[in-house]
Formats: sequence, C-alpha cells, structure tokens
Amino acid sequence: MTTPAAEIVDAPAYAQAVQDAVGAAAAYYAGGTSPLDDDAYDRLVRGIAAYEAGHPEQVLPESPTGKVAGGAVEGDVPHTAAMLSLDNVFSAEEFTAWTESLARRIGHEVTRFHVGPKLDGLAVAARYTEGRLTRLITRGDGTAGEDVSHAIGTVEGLPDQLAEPVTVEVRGEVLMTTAQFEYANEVRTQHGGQPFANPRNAAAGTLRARERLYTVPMTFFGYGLLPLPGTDPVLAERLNASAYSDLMHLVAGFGVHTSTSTPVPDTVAETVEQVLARVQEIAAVRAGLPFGIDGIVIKADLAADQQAAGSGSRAPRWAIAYKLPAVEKITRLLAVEWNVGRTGIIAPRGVLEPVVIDGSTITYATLHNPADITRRDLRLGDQVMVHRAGDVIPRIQAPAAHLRTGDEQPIAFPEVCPRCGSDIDRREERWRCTQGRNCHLVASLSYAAGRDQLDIEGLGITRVVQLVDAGLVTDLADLFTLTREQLLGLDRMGETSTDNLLAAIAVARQQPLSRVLCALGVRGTGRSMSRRIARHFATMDNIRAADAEAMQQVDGIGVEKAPSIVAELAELAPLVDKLAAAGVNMTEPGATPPVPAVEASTDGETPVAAEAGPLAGMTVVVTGTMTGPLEKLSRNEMNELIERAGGRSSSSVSKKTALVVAGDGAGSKRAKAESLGIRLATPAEFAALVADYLD
Ligand SMILES: NC(=O)c1ccc[n+]([C@@H]2O[C@H](COP(=O)([O-])OP(=O)(O)OC[C@H]3O[C@@H](n4cnc5c(N)ncnc54)[C@H](O)[C@@H]3O)[C@@H](O)[C@H]2O)c1
Ligand SMILES: [Zn+2]
Repeated sequence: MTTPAAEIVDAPAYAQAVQDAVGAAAAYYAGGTSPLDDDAYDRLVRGIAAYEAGHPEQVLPESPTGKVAGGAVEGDVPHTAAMLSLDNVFSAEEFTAWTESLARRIGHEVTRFHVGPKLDGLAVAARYTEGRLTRLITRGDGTAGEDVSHAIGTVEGLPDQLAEPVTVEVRGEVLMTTAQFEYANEVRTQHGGQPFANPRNAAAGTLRARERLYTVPMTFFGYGLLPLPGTDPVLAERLNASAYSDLMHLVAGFGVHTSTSTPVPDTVAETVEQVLARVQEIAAVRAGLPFGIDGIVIKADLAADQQAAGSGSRAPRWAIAYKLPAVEKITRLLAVEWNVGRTGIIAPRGVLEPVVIDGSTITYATLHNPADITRRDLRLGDQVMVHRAGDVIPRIQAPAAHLRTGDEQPIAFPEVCPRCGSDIDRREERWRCTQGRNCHLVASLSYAAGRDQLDIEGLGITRVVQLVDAGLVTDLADLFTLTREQLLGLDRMGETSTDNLLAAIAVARQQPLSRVLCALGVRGTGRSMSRRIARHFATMDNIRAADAEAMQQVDGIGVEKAPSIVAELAELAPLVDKLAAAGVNMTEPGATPPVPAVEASTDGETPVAAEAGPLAGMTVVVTGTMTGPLEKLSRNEMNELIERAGGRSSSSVSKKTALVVAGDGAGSKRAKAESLGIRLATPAEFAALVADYLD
C-alpha cells in the first residue's frame, strides 16, 4: 500500500518541498526528531520526484531524489565499496513485477532468493584488522561515512575480536531493541535530556554522540561481509564469489550477531511464492518482535546473479525492500484521561487527534505513568509520535518539542482517585488508588449514596471507605442490613452519627424505584433515563420481566441500548433480590404499568396509556436559578417533578420544546426560547402549574 505523493504545483512549492525534505532527512539521520513521520517524508519525496519528471530543467542540485540518505548526510571516511540504500515495493504485485524486471535484466529467472528482516536502525561498516575491530563508520552519503569508532564496545553483537584473525569489513544494522530503547530514554531523561522519539532515532543519536556521561547499549545485526585492501587474497576471492546465504553463515561463525538467533531468521527461497509466504510469516510476528523491523529485504542469493544485475547510484538492482505499513505516525495530543484499573492502578491515557496507522484509526494511546509524563515534559497540544504494531495497545513515544507553538498546556494530574475519590498512593511510579481492588466498590457505593440516587446523608466517601475497609459492606445491599453495633464499632462513629446514618438509610429504603434503579449504575441509565424506565414499568418486577423489545418501548431507548440494559439488569439480579429482601422499595409512586401488548391491540382506543398530568406530552427545559417554592430543588429534582407531572425533561431548547422555566440569571436558553417563540414560565408560574405534584 503506497501512500499518494504530495501535490507540488509550481517552482516555489518545489523548492520549499526540497528544503523541507532535506531538513527532515538531516534530522532523521542525525538522531534528531524529524518534523515528518516516514509516510509523510516518503509522500513528499515522491511528490518531488513526480514534479522533477515533469520539469527536468528545474531539478535542484540539493534534491533528495536518487541519493543515499536523501543527500542530507556527509562523511569523510571513504567506503571501500558504496554503501547503498534499497528500492522499495509495497505489495505482492509490485514485488512480482520487480522479479520480472530483474529476470529480464540478467537474462534468466533469479536462481534463488535470500529473505531476511529489514531491521529498523542504521547501517554501519565495521572494519576488522586481523580479527580486531579497528574502525566503525556510518553509511554517510554512501561513498563516505562518519567515523564513529568511539562507539566500539557499546554495541552488543559486534565483537571487539572475531573468532578468526581475518581482515574483513562486516556491514550491518545498529539498532536499539525495545528494552534498550526504554532504558536509553530513562537514562537520558535522568540526565536532563529529551527522550528520543523512537528506537531508530535513539540508535542514530547514540551512535554519533561522542562525549556522554553515560553509555547505553545497542545491538548489531550483521548482513554483509566484504574484503578490505588488506584481506588475504584467497579469502577475498571467496567472499566475492560466495552466495549471500554462505556469507551470512561465515559472518555468524566469526562471532557476529545476525538474525539467526531471532524469531525471524534469514531464509532462502526458490520461488516468488515462497518469498511471498515468508513475507507473510515475518509480517505476522512483527508486532511481537523485541526489535523494530520496517519490512523484509529480498536479495538475489547467488553472487553471479548479483554481478549480472549490478547497482544504480542509490540502490543495488539485485535487492529490494518489501516495506510493511508504517507503525508510527505523528499526531496531536488533545487530552489526558485517568483510568483506574481493576487493581486500582491509575493509568493516564492520551486522547489523540485521530490518526490512521496501518489501516486502523487511533484515538487513544497509553502514557505509562505520571512520572513518565513529567520526565518527557509532555503537554496538551503537543505533536507526538504514536507507535502501534499489530494488536498491541498504541503508545505515545515522545513529544516533538521543536514543533511547539507556545499554546501547549501542562497536563493536570489528579489530586484524588478519579474513580472513587480516595487518596492516591504515590510511592511508586505507577500511582494507585489507596482502595486498590476495592476502588470500584467504593466508587459504586459513593455513587449510589449520592444526592441524585439514594441520597443518603452522612454517607460520604470517607465513611464509605471506612465501611469497606472494615469489611462491613461488600455490596450495595449490605448498607441496608448494617446494625447499630457494627456502626458504633467504627472509629469516629458516636451515638449521634450512628443514629443519623441509620435514619438516613431507613429513608433511603423508601426512595422511589427510579432512584433505586439509578443507584444500581446500569450503563446507559443515568438520572433521567432511570426515571423514564421506572415510570414506564412502575415496578422492578416489570422491569426485570422486560425483554429488549419491551425495553425499547421506553422513550429514548433504541435498538442498541435496549439489549445491554436488559443484560446488565440480568447480571444484577442477585443484588436486586438482596436489596428487595432488605426492604428496599421497588415501585415507582404514581406510575401505572404498561398495558400488555395483547390487551392494547384488542382495545382500539388508547393503545398505550398517555401520561396524565398538567405537563402531559410536553418537553420542558429548566434554566436559571429556581426561587419561591422551587428554591430548594436541585436540577435533578426539578426534572423528577416535571416527569411526575407527565412531562419530559430536557436540557436543551429546540423546536420540540413546549415550555421553558426561566429563573433568575437565565441566559442563552431563554434567548433561544424567545427566538423560537416557545412559551416561557417564571418559577412561580411553573410552581402553580404543577402545584399538585410538589411534595
Ligand atoms: N521521517 C523522516 O523525516 C525521514 C527522513 C529520511 C528518511 N526517512 C525514511 O527512511 C527511509 C529511507 O532510508 P534509507 O535510505 O536509510 O533506506 P531504507 O531504510 O529504506 O533501506 C536501506 C537500508 O536498509 C537497512 N537494512 C536493514 N536490514 C537490512 C538487511 N537485512 N539487508 C540489507 N539492508 C538492510 C540498511 O541500513 C540499508 O541502508 C524511508 O523509508 C523514509 O521514510 C524518513
Ligand atoms: Zn479509587
């Protein structure tokens, strides 16, 4: 799957594109953070190439096309043989076409293919003199590279001493495994540095850095072996004539690390089909590999085929990179959510500007822990590199600090557990709710005791935590069987508080069904939905007898919501039974149960009993401060009142609104009602209208 080329319309746009691409490549190869992700860079370069094809006279000398490393890097140590890049294919069709053109070039089908993972690091040449590692050189512009011999000794798999005293050049990739990358970022940020965006970037930056107060390990994978001027002529001849697969055995025998010991060892293949099957195998395990790969490299295995094919200025013609979809994209961090897991771990999660990675739209990514956010100085609004491979949870790698506009905002950390409100245990990097596994219980009990649910005065979060900690309450129903002795046994519970709490619980036992239902916390049944369900069915037994179809008869419950509500209520059956056994009210005062469907159809007049009351059939919106007889009512209680009086409450004014109750300070909703010509009432007028229903 090739992403489309960037559209370049004129010479100034072309010049800008060249400048952008060269700048990005310079950052990319130097271990800095490129402002572009790989897809964006490749799209830009393809756009540049397309423009150049149409305007050959305008081609700028600094253009990245046709050059190793996009021409953005230089070096002063000449290579013995050019270190080239690779051409790419993105599909089985493109690969097959490539093999056909290669066959035409060499005059016969490729004898045998060699297939290996395309390691996502950077290429280096390691020169060995009589078995001793003497020089390490980067690829540079392909003809000359940079001397990075200072890194000798920090690259695992690249021995100081070969198993045999040979003079040879070993080529291969230096990369950081995922574990090495995490370690590197930890060490780097501890020394006050910015974290690297990804392992490739980290390897490039680390390899080139000369004076560091610390060392971080990297890993080498050998994929090339060639003679040097001082190589024994017999060996040199052998190296030049050997099949690539034999060279790989030889280099491994010298003690150099190769892909052999990984889950994706190099293989040889006789046919295109075999190559494609191996490509699929490697792609399938990519996400679980302990290091990054960005494709599969396929080479003509025999030296004779390679020599017949030859090389271009940028890439050999006998090898190709079969690119796998990019697993990293740059996008914006919009918000951070704090979620509490089953064990009470409070984990930050980033909300992203949606970005498509390998065919999936990503909107969330994990941020490991608060310390990690601080270390990386991540801010809201930052451009971040997001990594997602396979089914692994997407993660935010790093912020692109140099892309900041100044509008970024600090990330707010929670003061108390965002789920249950208890204290947070901050002793470890991973924060934890002090309630641990009980967090969920504390949260659900606190919710149930809340003002809009059972409204149990005196049962705040501290008390709930106390009851849970003491093991007195393991579910909502246990609240209703608490004894005086049990409560008196608790710290800071005197006679008065105990009696008050027991009295409040006794009152709660008589709450209408709508509040009991709401207290159960079934997903999709908040305050107003619970009221609608309770008024529709009138009793808990009716609610529990309802199937999805019957549930859909409730105003506002659609085909999607109904089955999940029914299923969740079924799961709660034991708790509901326990609540009923504890004497909790299970009926809705004033509501009449629905007429069974059979009876309704025989009785032609009123199929479904219309709601009675002064507000029957009306949608009512309340705004501003309530005064007079309504002064003490919360919004939820106002809504309950509206529904008792036969109406339907809503929070937004629309053409469907029949009445707006506008108190002091009513603003935009009142204005909207006026502009739509909707009837307005003062709190006093409204109180008179529903006087019979005010309790
Ligand atoms: N984000 C950016 O700003 C930016 C800038 C420049 C380049 N890039 C990316 O870099 C890529 C081009 O980089 P490149 O020129 O280094 O080429 P490349 O990474 O596409 O392929 C060539 C390299 O593959 C490596 N390789 C890995 N495993 C190998 C194996 N088994 N056998 C042989 N070689 C193997 C070698 O280092 C070789 O030099 C593009 O995909 C582009 O997206 C990105
Ligand atoms: Zn909690």
